[in-house]
Amino acid sequence: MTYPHSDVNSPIGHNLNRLKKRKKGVSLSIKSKNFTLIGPVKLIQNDKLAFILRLPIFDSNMNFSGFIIAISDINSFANNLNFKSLFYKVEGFNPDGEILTIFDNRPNKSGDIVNVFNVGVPNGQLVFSRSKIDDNSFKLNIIRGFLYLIVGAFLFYIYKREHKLILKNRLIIDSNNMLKQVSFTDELTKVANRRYMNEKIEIIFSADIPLTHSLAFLDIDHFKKVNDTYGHDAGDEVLKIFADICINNIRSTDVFARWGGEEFILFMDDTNKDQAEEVCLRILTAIEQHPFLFGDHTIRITTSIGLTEFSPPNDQIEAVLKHIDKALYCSKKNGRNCITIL
Ligand SMILES: Nc1nc2c(ncn2[C@@H]2O[C@H](COP(=O)(O)OP(=O)(O)OP(=O)(O)O)[C@@H](O)[C@H]2O)c(=O)[nH]1
Repeated sequence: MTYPHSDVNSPIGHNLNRLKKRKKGVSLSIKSKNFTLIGPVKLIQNDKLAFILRLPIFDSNMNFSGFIIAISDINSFANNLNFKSLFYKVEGFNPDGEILTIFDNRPNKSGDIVNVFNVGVPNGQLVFSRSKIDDNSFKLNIIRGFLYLIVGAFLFYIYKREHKLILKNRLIIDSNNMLKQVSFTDELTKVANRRYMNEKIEIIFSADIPLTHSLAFLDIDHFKKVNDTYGHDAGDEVLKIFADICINNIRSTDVFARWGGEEFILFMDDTNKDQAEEVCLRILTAIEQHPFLFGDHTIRITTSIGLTEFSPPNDQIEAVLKHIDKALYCSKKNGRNCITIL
């Protein structure tokens, strides 16, 4: 994306991490979480000299997610420094390890430098040097102040522009995260939904890591009776508490999702069927013992569970889902409130 938008601007899309020459500046920026002023450098786009300001951006977990990049117009910047009676050179030292000339109007380019002073910029430095000897120090101090002012104004301008872009970018990232969160969350129980579980299962089955995982299919027993006896709102409340109890009995690496209606699926990462049975038994007992309160009523429920273990890539998704469905059916057939392992 380029900003401001224009027909002649387009991103060149190179990967900064892959450019060896840029690696130092890139990692400095990410490490310091501060912007880095690079330059002057020749632009890949048009061979013109420019200052490049890179601002690292991070997501809400502070993971690096890319750079916002501002590019200056050095020609107009340099022309603003053009004092007719003074001959001087401005060089930039940047974290990529390069020193390049920004501006040089000295008639004798190889002549002796008589004054040098530095201006620090984020993660870098600018060097100003003068070669004419007959200027008085008062004039030099004015120039020095003027140059500081220009660099300051330049940085301020870029900072303001970057700040606007950061806010815009944060807004986009936040709303993307929110949309993602919403599209993967079950509205009633606030646990993951079927879409999320399907994606998770697909990722697990496509991973080429020889681990054994377990998948459990949980179904609340006689749930229709809850709705019929206490009403749909009571049923909703039971579903919410049921999901909370399950979440509280699993590890953070496991995934618990509402599959639909009163059916839930539990994925247990790196867990064989014996370990998974313990988890399921814990859930089964917690549900059985929990008094589900709704108004003046205490509702007692139980759950049936079908369980299986699998090891991608040997096992196929469809077969595993069929297995837990069959196992759940056996639990229902065997009187409910029990676990069947297939
Ligand atoms: N309150 C509420 N009920 C739901 C929701 N989704 C599905 N149901 C109800 O869940 C009930 C499921 O009933 P059944 O499939 O017959 O299963 P069951 O009564 O639990 O019987 P078994 O599974 O055989 O033990 C139906 O009455 C659905 O209307 C929901 O979001 N909220």
